[in-house]
Amino acid sequence: MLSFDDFTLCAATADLADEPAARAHADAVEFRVDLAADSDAQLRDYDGELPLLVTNRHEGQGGEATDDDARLDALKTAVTHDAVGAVDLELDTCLDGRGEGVRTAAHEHGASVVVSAHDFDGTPLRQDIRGILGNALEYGDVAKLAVTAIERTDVLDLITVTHEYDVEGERIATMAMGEAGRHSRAVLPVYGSRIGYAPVDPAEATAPGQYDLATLRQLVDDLRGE
Ligand SMILES: O=C1C[C@@](O)(C(=O)O)C[C@@H](O)[C@@H]1O
Repeated sequence: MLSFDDFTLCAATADLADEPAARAHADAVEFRVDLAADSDAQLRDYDGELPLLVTNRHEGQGGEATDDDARLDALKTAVTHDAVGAVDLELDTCLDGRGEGVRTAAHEHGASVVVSAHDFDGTPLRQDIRGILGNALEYGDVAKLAVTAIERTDVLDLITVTHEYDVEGERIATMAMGEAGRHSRAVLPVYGSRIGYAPVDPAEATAPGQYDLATLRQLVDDLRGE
């Protein structure tokens, strides 16, 4: 199981053959099933060392999965694999009840549930950031919010709310996408964000503004004094 008790750096990829290259810097691999070719076979054949966080993102939240039943079935199957330590489920999928089967399957198989929300247009007001993360905590072991920073200062409210939840003992993962939010990926873990995402190959970024894996590891470790 991935507990996310401490900061966990995920190498985000659609190709599990990347895992050996990720080992030097990552704590886990985020397997983007929605971007992957033949994800079932990749999972079945996976014999890497790093635990997997499995994501099958639908189009409304920035992914490429189109058939919602098939998407959720793939997640239910994925959590039966021993290497899968966590599954990502969108907050909207939880709110409309469709994610219930995946949550149950995850917990039956000892996998954590990361409940995520993405805002690709901007950064919500501080009380709304708190509200979204609070809703996600109702369903998940970890609540994750990725916003879009238009100005560098958009990150300030995200830092404050992340810090507040961390002090309250909640597991929260936050990041600001986009160039103006890039520094947030290094800074938010200092204030308690539990998950970071970075591609092994910078050309294969899974979100705008990501650092490459080695750079994010270095920055986070330096800033956290590790
Ligand atoms: O939800 C997230 C966060 C993310 O969008 C990011 O901004 O790093 C990257 C995605 O791969 C992951 O599923």
